[in-house]
This record gives sequence, C-alpha cells and structure tokens, in this order.
Amino acid sequence: MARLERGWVLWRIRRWAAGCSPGTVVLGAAGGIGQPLSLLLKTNPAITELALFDIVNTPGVAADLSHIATPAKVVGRLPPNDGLKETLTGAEVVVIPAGVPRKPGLRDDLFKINAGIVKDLATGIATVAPKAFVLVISNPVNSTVPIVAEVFKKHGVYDPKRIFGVTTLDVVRASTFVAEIIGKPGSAPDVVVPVIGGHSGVTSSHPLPDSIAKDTFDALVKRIQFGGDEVVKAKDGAGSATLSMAYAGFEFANKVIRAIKGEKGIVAPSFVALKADPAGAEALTKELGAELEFFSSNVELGPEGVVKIHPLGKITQGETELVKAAVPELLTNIKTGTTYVLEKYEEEKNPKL
Ligand SMILES: NC(=O)c1ccc[n+]([C@@H]2O[C@H](COP(=O)([O-])OP(=O)(O)OC[C@H]3O[C@@H](n4cnc5c(N)ncnc54)[C@H](O)[C@@H]3O)[C@@H](O)[C@H]2O)c1
Ligand SMILES: O=C(O)C[C@H](O)C(=O)O
Repeated sequence: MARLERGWVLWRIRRWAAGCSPGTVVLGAAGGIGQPLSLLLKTNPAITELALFDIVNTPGVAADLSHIATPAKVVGRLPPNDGLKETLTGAEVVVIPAGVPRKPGLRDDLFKINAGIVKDLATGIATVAPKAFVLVISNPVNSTVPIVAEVFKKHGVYDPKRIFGVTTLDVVRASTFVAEIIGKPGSAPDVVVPVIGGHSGVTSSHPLPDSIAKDTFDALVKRIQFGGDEVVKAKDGAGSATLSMAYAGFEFANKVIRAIKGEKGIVAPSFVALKADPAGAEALTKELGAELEFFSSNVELGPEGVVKIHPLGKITQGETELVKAAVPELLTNIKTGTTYVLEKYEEEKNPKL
C-alpha cells in the first residue's frame, strides 16, 4: 500500500475509534433538495459531523439545524474565505444536490449550468478530499457522473469505486407505484424494484413483478420512467422533485455510510463506472450486447466503495427490450458529459480557441 493510502486508512481507523462518523458534506445544501436532505442527515445519530456548503444561506440553515438534539455537529459555509475548501477538508461522503432544477422551457441550459457547477465542485473534491465517496444528485445524472469522473481523471485521483450517480428516486417511485398497483400501498417499503440503465426517462428501466398485467405494466413503466414530469407539472414552474429526492438521497447516503463503517452485504442500485468491477462489467456487457462506460445496476457496497456490480439477472423479454432501448440514449448522455469536460480543459489550455 502506498504511503499516502496507508496514512489515510490509519486516519480513518483512528477517527472511528474516537467515535466519529464518516465526515458528511452536502454541496448545494440551501436548495430545495439540500435543506430537507441536510435535515434528514442531521437526524441520523450515526452522523457526527455534517458540513453544508452553498453559494447562499448555509450559515442560516446550519444554525437552524444545529438546534436539533442529535449528535451531528453542523457547520454551514459560503464561497468566500475558502468556504468550499474548508467544507471539504476531512470529507468522506460528499452528496451533491447543487444545480438548477427543471422548469418549463429550460432544456439545454440546464445541462450547461449544472455541468459547470458540477465540474467546479468536483474540482474542489478532487483537490481537497480525493478519497471521498461522491454521490451525485445534480441532473442530468447520466451526464454529471461522467463529468465528475473526468475531473478526477484530470487530477490523477480517479477511483471508479467511489463515484455514484444517485438513482434511488427511481427506485423509491417504483416501490410506491408497484405497491399501489398490487393493492398493498402499505407494503411499499418492502417492494424492492432495482433501477437498471440510468436515471429517468427511457434510460431507467425496472424488473417488475410477473403478476402485473400487460396493460397495467406499460403504464406503470412509463409512470416510473417519467415520474419527474408528474412532479414538475404539479409544481407548475416552481421546480422539480425535492422532498422525495431528499428522502431517496438520504436512503442512499445511509447505505454508503453503513458500508464505509464495515457493514457487509449492503446492495443498492446506483449509476457507476463499470470499471469499478471488471468481472461484473464483463457479465453485464454480455447481457447488454453493448459496451457502456457507466450503467445503473444493483451494486454491492463496501468500505472502499463498489465491491461488485450485479448482472441484470433474470428479466423478462419485455424488460430486456426496455434495457436495450435505454442503451443508445445512455451512450449519448455519457458522451455529452465527458465531451463537456474535455472541451473545457482544451479551452483552458488554449484560451483563444
Ligand atoms: N437525481 C435525481 O433523481 C434528482 C431528483 C430531483 C432533482 N434533481 C436535481 O437536483 C438539482 C437540485 O435541485 P433542487 O430542486 O434542489 O434545486 P434548487 O435550485 O432548489 O437548489 C439548488 C441549490 O444549489 C445551489 N448552488 C448553485 N450553484 C452552486 C455552487 N456552485 N455551489 C454550491 N451550491 C450551488 C443553489 O444556490 C441552490 O441552493 C437539480 O439539478 C435537479 O434537476 C435530481
Ligand atoms: O425530473 C426532474 O427533472 C427531476 C428528477 O430527475 C426527477 O426524476 O424527479
């Protein structure tokens, strides 16, 4: 083990022996997702340090949360005086819900704005906390995860096992909608439907129980894939899903934290680089009949990140078709993210181009 790596492992062991949890950070903590997500993280007694960063309002959000009688010490920082650097110092889990949400009429602009925000924040993480687990919520997830990966590559600190696209909202929605359809809404927490492919739209598909009739199946698939539209429409110009996303982000972050602390057998769907588990990637690539750099499947988590990427396994013919349909769009989304960063680096090298 290299000296730096050994030092880092010892540092973590000493911190946990002293009762500290993995240092948890929210970037974009004052936003529609960021605030309820920070609240939920504050209620987790396993979290002892919670650092919040945003370009606005974090001192207020942190002061408010700090009155809640749970162990986490909360700090809120803003960009001046190296606020991002201070927030990220010692970070082990960084959740990113920073960025603009979807609004009617905002299309390509959303990508450009969020790509820039995610690139800058990823640069901060790669510089200050390169070993942190990065949980990306900012949309479009299928492109923002490749952006983080490219930034980490550029800084020579890329570890595909530690960068995750949060696709948990698709999973949460699927559980809720399936439980409604099978007439047992109360059983939603026990209905486990993984997300396969990517986050939202045709890229997101789900193995659903065989018992669901064909006509119901098609409508159900569409509702899960385009669940975001339902909320955007209902919010009528006031943004996209925030509360359900905060719940989903909290659920995924907790799984990551439990895995970091050594709990075995934790599995959650996430959009990850297939390089994180070459054996799993080989099996998945065979199933898909296509090579993708990133894909969402069930992922086993461990103290160092991705342990295993699960294959699609037994899925029906209809579901196989849905997964195949996801591939071309996923390839485009991934390329969009990667190209964005590479072009930005080219521009930085040759400012006149
Ligand atoms: N992955 C998913 O399933 C999912 C679900 C819902 C929303 N989202 C996405 O999450 C993002 C946030 O949504 P929201 O509703 O919370 O938006 P919001 O506008 O309410 O909050 C975003 C926050 O990010 C902050 N921010 C902007 N630039 C920043 C920077 N450089 N550094 C730190 N913070 C910065 C803003 O000040 C704001 O507080 C959007 O991109 C949205 O599309 C993803
Ligand atoms: O739909 C959106 O823009 C937000 C999010 O991706 C969602 O699925 O709700």
